Amino acid sequence: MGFEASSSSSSFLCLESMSITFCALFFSFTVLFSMFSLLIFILRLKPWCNCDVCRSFLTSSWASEFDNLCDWYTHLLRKSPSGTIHVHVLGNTITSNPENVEHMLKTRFDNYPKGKPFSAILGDLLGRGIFNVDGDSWLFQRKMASLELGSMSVRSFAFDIVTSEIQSRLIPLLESVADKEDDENGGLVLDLQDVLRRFSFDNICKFSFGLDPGCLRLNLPISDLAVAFDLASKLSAERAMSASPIIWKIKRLLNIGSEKKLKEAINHVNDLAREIINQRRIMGYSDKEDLLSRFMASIDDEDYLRDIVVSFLLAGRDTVASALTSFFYLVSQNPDVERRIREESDRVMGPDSSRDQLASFEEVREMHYLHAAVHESMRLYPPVQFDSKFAQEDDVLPDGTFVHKGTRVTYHPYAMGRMEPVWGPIVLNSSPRVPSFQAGLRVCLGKELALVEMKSVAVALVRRFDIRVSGSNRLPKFAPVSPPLSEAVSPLKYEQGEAADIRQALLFCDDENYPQY
Ligand code: HEM
Repeated sequence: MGFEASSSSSSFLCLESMSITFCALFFSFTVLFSMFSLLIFILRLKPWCNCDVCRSFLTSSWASEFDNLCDWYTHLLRKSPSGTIHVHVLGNTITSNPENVEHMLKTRFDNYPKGKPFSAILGDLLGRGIFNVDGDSWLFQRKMASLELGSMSVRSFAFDIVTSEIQSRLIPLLESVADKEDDENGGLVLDLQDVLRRFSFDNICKFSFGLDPGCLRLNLPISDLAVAFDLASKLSAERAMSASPIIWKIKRLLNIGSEKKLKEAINHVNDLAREIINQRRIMGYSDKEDLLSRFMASIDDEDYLRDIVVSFLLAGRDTVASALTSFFYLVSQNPDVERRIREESDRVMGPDSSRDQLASFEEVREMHYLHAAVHESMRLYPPVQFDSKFAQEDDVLPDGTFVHKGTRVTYHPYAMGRMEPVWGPIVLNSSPRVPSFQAGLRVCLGKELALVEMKSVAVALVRRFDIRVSGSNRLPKFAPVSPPLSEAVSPLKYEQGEAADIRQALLFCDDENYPQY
């Protein structure tokens, strides 16, 4: 016993001293990395630099005027006569000029791939999935996914999933809170953004691989997959904020800090994804309608299947949740728009339709005012606020901006949606003027599915509830969005007579609702 005790105590001491040594080492690495990052930043920041951002940084009271980067860039882009600015310290050319956007996303699409810097950042999480590749690999997945997502059977499969999630979980959850009193604070309050993230995760998982994580059942702990996926996405995104990619690459090599956590989270996502694929193989997939089963019919490679599935999770989760959160925020500030959505739904669904009834697929598509209102909220709060490409060769943009080979070029839907001369009096959702779903050859493949999902949720909740923002009345800061280019025109075309209706929906955007520049 004595021996055992002594043995265990010495091994305890040994472990402790090892962990102290490790902590000291880790601390030194962290300090070293921070100094290294700072050095790189200083070397790249040229005090004599005359680029738009450095000038504004050094001369104006930007920090007191803008509390987020998107508003600051919007301010700079609005001031630029060409609608293009340069951020030399980041090697980034940012544009809100629709001709430039069309040039990058359509006319010279081949010269503006996602590029290696982007695929390196997301490579560990997304692998060879559609989001992360260019060239033939992208084209192959694009063709395959467009065939699947464009088919009526997939659309009605997706619609059934959404309708059942609204009916069996979302509405009951909101009903359980509506009109109830809390002992201390009065009315019960829900974090709608959290609810909508759970909702969209359940939907995209059911759609992508026929699995129900049940995230919207609030009494259950959030699924392992959702937690691991969230952490992996967050840490991958943080790589983009390093002063230089060398920093996260060295951390990854040494398997320390955030890179160690990222590796663990990705391993967890991989294990769960492989388990799902194996189960699907065992259960058989030929009679199943989910995307994974459809892809399994033509792809054997397990890693490739995993990459495709994870890309769809990323595509369809936060985008939809963020767009819906902004929508309800704006509707709550605009009771007139809320009233008109209710009137339209009564008209389309019939005067006798009960409040409990959900709109059918055809009815949702007939609600033009709702369609305009959803787009309007995405114009103001695009889920994807900006998106970058990397020039493969030297080029000149239509506004005369020279682009060196290798330069990062970013188009900025958030800024574009706040410039009336850019988006014009009526917003068409498929134009380089309001690229919430991107535009051109790589326009979002889930656009139609996302719109039907969002409109179904919007009309179901607006008909049943008055949703109001509780507490501080601040604008959501980084809610998401963006729409596509000319050939991807929405099936809903606005008639002349509808312009007035749409214009009304556009009143979401009156200048009182967001900061003046
Ligand atoms: C409001 C919701 C959504 C918004 C605002 C949105 C926006 C976008 C944007 C901006 C891109 C381009 C990203 C880039 O290339 O860097 C994109 C691509 C894509 N989206 Fe969406 N998306 C939404 C919902 C969805 C949904 C629900 C799905 C799937 C069911 C989906 C599937 C895809 C796919 C597969 C791509 C890659 C297309 C390609 O690279 O060729 N999206 N989306």
